[in-house]
Amino acid sequence: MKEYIIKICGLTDKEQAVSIGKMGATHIGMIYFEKSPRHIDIKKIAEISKAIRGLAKSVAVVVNPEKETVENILQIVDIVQFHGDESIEFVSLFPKERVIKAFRVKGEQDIQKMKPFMEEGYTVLIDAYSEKSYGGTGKQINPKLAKKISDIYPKTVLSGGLSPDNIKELLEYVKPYGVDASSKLEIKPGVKDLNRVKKFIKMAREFYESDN
Ligand SMILES: O=C(O)c1ccccc1NCC(=O)[C@H](O)[C@H](O)COP(=O)(O)O
Repeated sequence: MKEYIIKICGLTDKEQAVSIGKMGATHIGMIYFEKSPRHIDIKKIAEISKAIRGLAKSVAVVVNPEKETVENILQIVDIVQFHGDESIEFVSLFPKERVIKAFRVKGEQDIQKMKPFMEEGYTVLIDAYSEKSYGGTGKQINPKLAKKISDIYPKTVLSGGLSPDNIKELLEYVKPYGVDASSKLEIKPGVKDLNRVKKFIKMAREFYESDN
């Protein structure tokens, strides 16, 4: 069976996370970064992670964390997503299959930074660069650049401003291994519009389950 990732990120509510798991998301992300409007504490992450077990993989998103923080988080979620400037030396302290490494991409020069992670076979998520925030900005990556990265590296997850309005076209053009979306599926930070989420997941599944 074909492997792919459909990740919905920035969940703060258990009931919403369970509904999204039932809609067919493969991964559900929660933000553990105090500066984010979607930040939730460890207790809440554990509660949501437990509730979605068997439905979708739980992912905790962190930004430049301490080693102990990651060790604690990996006790309660399936995967940790490093969304800051973490080095390959730091990331490789943790099991590869339990890691997503995110990169905020400005231009082609950023591909160089991804190379060590690609050579080691990590799942790489590409997000748009913003000066103001590490993620969840709704900003899009230049599709040509996203395609170039996805063509170079088969385990690329496309992120940044994805929604039911652009997902079909971007999937057909970039053909990434996975997709990740957050703010364009929200009513307000941390609260998803479940109709939009459903539409997004359906469109992504149609792509991945067809002979694209
Ligand atoms: O979502 C956040 O608030 C956030 C804050 C700090 C680091 C990462 C964050 N989100 C990570 C994600 O995986 C988002 O889904 C990704 O940035 C795409 O967001 P969007 O452009 O809003 O779809």
